[in-house]
Amino acid sequence: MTAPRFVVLGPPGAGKTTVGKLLAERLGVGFRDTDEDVIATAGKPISDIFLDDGEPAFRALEEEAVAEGLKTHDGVLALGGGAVLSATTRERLAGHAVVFLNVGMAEGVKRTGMSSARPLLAGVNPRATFKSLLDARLPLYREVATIEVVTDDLEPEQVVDAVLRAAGTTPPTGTDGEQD
Ligand SMILES: Nc1ncnc2c1ncn2[C@@H]1O[C@H](COP(=O)(O)OP(=O)(O)OP(=O)(O)O)[C@@H](O)[C@H]1O
Ligand SMILES: O=C(O)C1=C[C@@H](O)[C@@H](O)[C@H](O)C1
Ligand SMILES: [Mg+2]
Repeated sequence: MTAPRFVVLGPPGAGKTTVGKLLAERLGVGFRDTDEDVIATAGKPISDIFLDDGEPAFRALEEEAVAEGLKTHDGVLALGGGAVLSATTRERLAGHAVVFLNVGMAEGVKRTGMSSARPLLAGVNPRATFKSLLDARLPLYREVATIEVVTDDLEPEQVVDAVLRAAGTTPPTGTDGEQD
């Protein structure tokens, strides 16, 4: 049976895409991002899906994209930040190697900026939105995660090192050796 080597999740700006790609490179496997799969299926950007069709329509597409990725992708699979809101998705994640990239409000808002590409954070007060999003989702990320890495003070390559260390895999290259 095919299963991703790692599933990567966490709030917007946690680095799922950035770190997921680096992790895949390090392991010599493919990278897939369910946000990209949803964009391809819908034929339009996520912000347009939210605007034209509403969040529930986006979540339904996302649930399908995650199910498909878990069944067919054997590399690193990054999920959208809100994928864990689906109880069905949380059940489907059981038994997988799931990496929760955590990031606090200040750093998360700094990394995501005011980008309209993230419709949930595009309102007037991204800090408050980010905080309520974190409060609601932290228990859900932790429910499914087998590994948690706090990324606030780490460069993306260091996050990869931390993931591989936590998974019991010695990082083949990266920043570890240079720092100690
Ligand atoms: N550990 C890190 N240190 C500094 N900057 C980072 C780190 N991880 C990611 N970034 C930067 O933060 C921004 C958001 O990263 P990224 O797009 O990978 O987040 P994401 O978790 O995929 O977000 P989304 O849920 O919106 O898809 C990018 O500009 C990226 O370069
Ligand atoms: O945190 C969220 O709910 C989201 C995160 C992004 O990855 C996208 O999936 C979308 O913008 C929604
Ligand atoms: Mg992303």
